[in-house]
Amino acid sequence: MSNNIFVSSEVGTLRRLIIHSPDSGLGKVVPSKAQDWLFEDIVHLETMRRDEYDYYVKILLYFLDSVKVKGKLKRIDSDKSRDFYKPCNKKYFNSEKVIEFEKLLSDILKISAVRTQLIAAVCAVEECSFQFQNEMAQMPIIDLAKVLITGILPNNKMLFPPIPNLIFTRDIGIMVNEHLLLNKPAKYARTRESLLAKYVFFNHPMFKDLQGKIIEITEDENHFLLPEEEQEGRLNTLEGGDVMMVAPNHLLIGVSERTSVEAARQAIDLLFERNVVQKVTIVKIPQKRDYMHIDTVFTQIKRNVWVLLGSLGRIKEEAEKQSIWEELGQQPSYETLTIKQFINKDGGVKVKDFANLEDLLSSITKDDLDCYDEVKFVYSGNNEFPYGAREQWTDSCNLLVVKEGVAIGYDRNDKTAEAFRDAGFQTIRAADLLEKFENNELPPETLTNTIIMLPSAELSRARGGSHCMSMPIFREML
Ligand SMILES: NC(=[NH2+])NCCC[C@H](N)C(=O)O
Repeated sequence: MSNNIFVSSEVGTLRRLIIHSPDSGLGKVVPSKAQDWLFEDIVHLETMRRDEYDYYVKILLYFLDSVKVKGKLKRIDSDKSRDFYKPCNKKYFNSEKVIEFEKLLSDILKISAVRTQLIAAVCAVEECSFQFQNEMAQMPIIDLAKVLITGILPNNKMLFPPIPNLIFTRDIGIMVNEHLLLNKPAKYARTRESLLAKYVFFNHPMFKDLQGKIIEITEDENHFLLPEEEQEGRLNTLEGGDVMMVAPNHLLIGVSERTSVEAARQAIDLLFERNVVQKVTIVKIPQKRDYMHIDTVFTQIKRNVWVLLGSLGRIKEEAEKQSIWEELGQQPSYETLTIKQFINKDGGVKVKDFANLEDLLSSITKDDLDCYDEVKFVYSGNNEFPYGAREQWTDSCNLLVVKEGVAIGYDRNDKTAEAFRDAGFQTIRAADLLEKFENNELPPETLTNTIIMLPSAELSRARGGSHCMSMPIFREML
């Protein structure tokens, strides 16, 4: 295990992660561009920051780096300028555990050769004039980092579009044990994010031990010879939300709206070649905006507890009921998944099929995590029509585990919260939990079986939950 950069599960105690707080580019989304920029709506930036995301940061700091916040929340909250949350500010929390992407970017921009290369690369992608490229080279580092992220100059001129989805740091790459699998985004709106991320991971001293262990997805050489109309839609793309490190030996890869079969294949070959994991399971979900990545339809909460969308799961009884209607020519309202597991063993690769998601998740619990407690499934919207679909759309299945059984979710998914309570979890609002922490009523280490409810009216409009808003780089081994 190198330099505290290692992830071998979804539920081991979280020790370090990369986040990105909503930047001013998010406040520049206009209705006509919202869909192109992968939002369904425009957001109110101040509310999103102050009343929602800042709570996420406080909770993360309490669990991962409590000295930064413990006993200080009254003072932090009373500062209207939010200096504590601004990476360039003297009062910035500057944690080595809850790490801001903008901070990492400004660190590497201090290296002059990297700065020159990165400015040129961004200007090429964004088709900037040579004059702007030269102007950017003269900017103070802090301003430059902001411009590269927001696309907006200090005088408010927009040089290129913002990258509002950078708050979803999950999608830039995934730690697979000691390796990092970088993404290759399917959507143009996310191209600059992965370019910036690549520079950060290859150049920041924090990741020096990762060198030689970064895996990149590339196009197959035959691709370049295809006529343009055939090239489109056949790109090798892979986004972090489709990759889940569920056990030291086992990686899940979703094939989805964003991740292609070809990219998944390439990832399997590279991972097996380097012996990074011994099992990769491909979970093919319907190519739909609602589902975009596998982590929008299921995540893990404990070794033996999973939250998922029922209409993609087994729902046997439901299926049986519906078969009567199908016989009468009706379309079923559940969708099928294809699940194929590739096992690299004894010099060959064996393939195994799973009939449904629950069977796969149960097998992970038992066969990979050696847990023989009853496997529990918490269904989005408590599987009540039509709340399953409604709450999945607002990220009921997309939770971030801070320690086994303790996860951060959105407060608006009431029926899913009910399902969690039925499964033996307590649910608590982020603000109430922070108050208990501050009053020493409850040390974070003692918390078990709890879903922390983050305010989410604005955040959920960006179409991602706390799982998407996190890139874990260090979790304790289970
Ligand atoms: N891992 C995830 N599910 N990320 C969600 C990303 C949401 C973002 N608006 C997009 O469409 O790209």
